[in-house]
Amino acid sequence: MLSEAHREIVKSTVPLLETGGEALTRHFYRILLDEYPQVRPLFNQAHQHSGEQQRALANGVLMYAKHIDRLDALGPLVGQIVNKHVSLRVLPEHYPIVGTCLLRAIREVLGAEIATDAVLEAWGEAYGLLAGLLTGAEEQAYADAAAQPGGWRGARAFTVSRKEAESEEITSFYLRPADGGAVPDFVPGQYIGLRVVIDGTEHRRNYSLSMLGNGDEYRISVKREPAGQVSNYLHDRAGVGDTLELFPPAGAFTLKDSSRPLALITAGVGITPALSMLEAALGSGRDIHFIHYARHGGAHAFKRQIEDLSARHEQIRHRFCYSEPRHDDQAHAIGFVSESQLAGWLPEHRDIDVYFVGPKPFMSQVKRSLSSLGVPDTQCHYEFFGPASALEE
Ligand SMILES: NC(=O)C1=CN([C@@H]2O[C@H](COP(=O)(O)OP(=O)(O)OC[C@H]3O[C@@H](n4cnc5c(N)ncnc54)[C@H](O)[C@@H]3O)[C@@H](O)[C@H]2O)C=CC1
Repeated sequence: MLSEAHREIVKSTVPLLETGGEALTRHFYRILLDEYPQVRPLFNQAHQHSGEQQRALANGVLMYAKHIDRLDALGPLVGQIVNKHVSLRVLPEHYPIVGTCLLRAIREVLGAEIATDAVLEAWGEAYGLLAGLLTGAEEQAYADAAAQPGGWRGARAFTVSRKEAESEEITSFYLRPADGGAVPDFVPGQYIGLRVVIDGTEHRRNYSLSMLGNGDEYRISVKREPAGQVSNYLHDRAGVGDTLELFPPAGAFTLKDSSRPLALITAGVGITPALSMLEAALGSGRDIHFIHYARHGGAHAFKRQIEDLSARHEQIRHRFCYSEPRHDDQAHAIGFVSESQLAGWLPEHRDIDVYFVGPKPFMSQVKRSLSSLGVPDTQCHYEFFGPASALEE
């Protein structure tokens, strides 16, 4: 428990973090990644370049400082962070490194006059408390994953057993344990962590599991990103018979039990977690509205599979919309997602469960639309892939 005096000091730094949080975290990451190469694989360099990682950490630090009196008010943020950490295998020994860099960044960016010894001491204590909270929850998750039938802890070697193009830019990889053992089930919507060494450099990534568990293998479906080191490696160099290392499934964006109609609204490669959710929901008999947004037919993955499924299951209503259609493309609509379009495609009564995933501006638009259409907030679920951050209103 943090002392009253330390809590007050941490809270007094909130205005500084609100204005200067990003400068601080940019500096923090520079120190961390330059001086501690052992933690580099935990960070996707693309998120550093885009500034997303810095914004996410600045937001996390700010939320933490604001809620230091009542950490339970942080809501789902802690769970999201724990899941992301677990899937990348963050370990207790990483925390002191981050703590040292954070305190150094606070001192060097704010200056010794503002970041006095008392401020650093209070933040040191506060960080220690947070680190304890996270490492405890993460160890619990590691133990739970290992205790499941077929479960494991740490990296496990998997062999690529099949590789299938799903669109011009998305390819599926079927992965079987190299030890011939079973794999645990996962909750639809979860992702795995993948560890690869490319030309001597280790990288770790999360990929949504795009097929329901069958006890023997997992499937991930990866979009080739123009500058993506790992996605290009997987597309171009990882072939059938090759080995990849996986960390066990994790993730809190999961399909909850319910008998209400379900809407899965996805864009681009955001379709992947919705595929396992769709498969799982079929057995429940509930109505399913599968709504997908892609740039054009060439980028539209899993179209035939969803069409086949909806031809066989009356409960599925499948719609798709293209933002940059090619001349021979046929879609139910053209353009970006809009409130009026969703109003027409969702059931008239709004007592439905909605799960949505895609690029951030897409999700902001879906969130706003669902809110004005009267879908209860507690029934709207979404996830960012990448550093946790807030959907701007
Ligand atoms: N489990 C998860 O949380 C996962 C999340 N994702 C996320 O899904 C996103 C998918 O991106 P891409 O495949 O690259 O998409 P994309 O660039 O191919 O775009 C797909 C569609 O998104 C919509 N869209 C794009 N920009 C928009 C805007 N400004 N406003 C409204 N709609 C817009 C359009 O309808 C477009 O056709 C990524 O951000 C990725 O991080 C992907 C996989 C899993």
